[in-house]
Amino acid sequence: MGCTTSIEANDGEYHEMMQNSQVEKILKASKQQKKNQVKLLLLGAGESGKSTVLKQLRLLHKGGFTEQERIQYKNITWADTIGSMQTLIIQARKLGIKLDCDKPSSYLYSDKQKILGYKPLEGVNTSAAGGAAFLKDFVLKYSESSAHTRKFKSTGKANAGWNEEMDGVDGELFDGSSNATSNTGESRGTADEDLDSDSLLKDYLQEVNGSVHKNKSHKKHYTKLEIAEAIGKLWQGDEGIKKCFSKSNLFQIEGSAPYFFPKAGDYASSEYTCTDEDILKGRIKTTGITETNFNIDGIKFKILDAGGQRSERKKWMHCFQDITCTCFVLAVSEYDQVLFEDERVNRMHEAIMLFESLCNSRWFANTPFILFLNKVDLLKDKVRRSPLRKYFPDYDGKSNDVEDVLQYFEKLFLSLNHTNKPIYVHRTCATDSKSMQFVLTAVTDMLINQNLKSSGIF
Ligand SMILES: Nc1nc2c(ncn2[C@@H]2O[C@H](COP(=O)(O)OP(=O)(O)OP(=O)(O)O)[C@@H](O)[C@H]2O)c(=O)[nH]1
Ligand SMILES: [Mg+2]
Repeated sequence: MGCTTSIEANDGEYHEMMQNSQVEKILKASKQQKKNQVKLLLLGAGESGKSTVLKQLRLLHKGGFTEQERIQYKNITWADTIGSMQTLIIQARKLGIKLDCDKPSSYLYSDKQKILGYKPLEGVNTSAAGGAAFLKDFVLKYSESSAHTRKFKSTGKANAGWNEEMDGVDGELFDGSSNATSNTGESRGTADEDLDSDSLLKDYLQEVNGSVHKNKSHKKHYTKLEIAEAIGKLWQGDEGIKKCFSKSNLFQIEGSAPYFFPKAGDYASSEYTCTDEDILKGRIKTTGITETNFNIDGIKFKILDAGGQRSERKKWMHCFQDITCTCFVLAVSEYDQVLFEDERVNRMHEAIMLFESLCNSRWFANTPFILFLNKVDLLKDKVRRSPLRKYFPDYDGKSNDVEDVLQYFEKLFLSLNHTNKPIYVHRTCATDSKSMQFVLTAVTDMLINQNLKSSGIF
């Protein structure tokens, strides 16, 4: 008995020793692995361009997009093209902008009728577009009830949307499988979780039908190509539509709509395959956090792309551990726009709150930051028609000078850093592959050097 006990005790110790040495080995291996790994976190408010930056990295280092993605974007962009043109027609009425196509004598009148009478979802392969997630996003974007709810629920206050005390949410946000792009997060949190997609969808279709003139002609069924042609004509021929777009800071619309409209015929054609540019300009809101793995110059890069809308930010803390570098993407052109999820809050005010809270958070006390002043192309256009001083009264640069405006925002954001960590600033147009190639190569080179230094190789 004693003997048995003694043998058992020795056995136990032996197993414990073996286990300890195995644990040590695993820890050592994981430490080594971490040394050879760069973990880059993309953060920023909704629509700032984080996923577009990731798309550029995929084009550079992962061979681009799959056939399935090209089909998905074609379906989504077709729906967005129609949704955006219907939005412009409806918003023009609200803003009192005269449209040529509203005059029954106009050659564009019947085109407008066709567009308003068309149900965007009819011509979409919804499962290829993303199924339930696509439908939910679509009604959130285009139904009036959703817009009312978002306005009604407005806090009127800029908000970082996450905080140090937050415990995060339950469940896994992404499966960590290597070399996979995964996105299993569910959107939850603010106004959108209170909206029932089915009833919104019904409301939305009623709204669209309700806007149609009581003329029986709208009952006629039009082909996708006929609708595409009507969209092209309205965009090209109706000055009121363009004028309405120039005031699109007052409502929500896809920023890439001017790119989509002349290409509507492509998205309508069964033969067309989406180009890389179509995908870069297209938009699918990120829910949860996606993880994409790259191998760049022998170093493993793990890029985490987080959904930036308020409801998504509650999940951010799940991935704040062991970050090599945080890249904050700021849509610098959006200083005169309000948030999608809270229509009384200025997008730039929100980004300022967000950046300040992240930059000075204990999570990132020693984590270098990269700041992308993104959407510079749109800013160039914006400063000419929308004076920055109206939104930022302390701006004392020249009223339509892009360089002055960029310097102002750069200085403002750098002043929010109350730590000693460096912040590297780049001016970007995330949809432009050529310029992004330079920026992203500079960023990955810097991160590789930093990784080598911290692992003691240099
Ligand atoms: N013109 C222009 N459009 C841009 C630029 N960067 C991004 N976009 C467009 O802006 C839209 C939103 O970009 P996303 O990359 O989806 O934004 P995001 O930050 O990932 O948004 P969330 O997933 O909601 O957090 C897309 O239609 C992009 O094509 C830019 O520099 N210039
Ligand atoms: Mg995204």
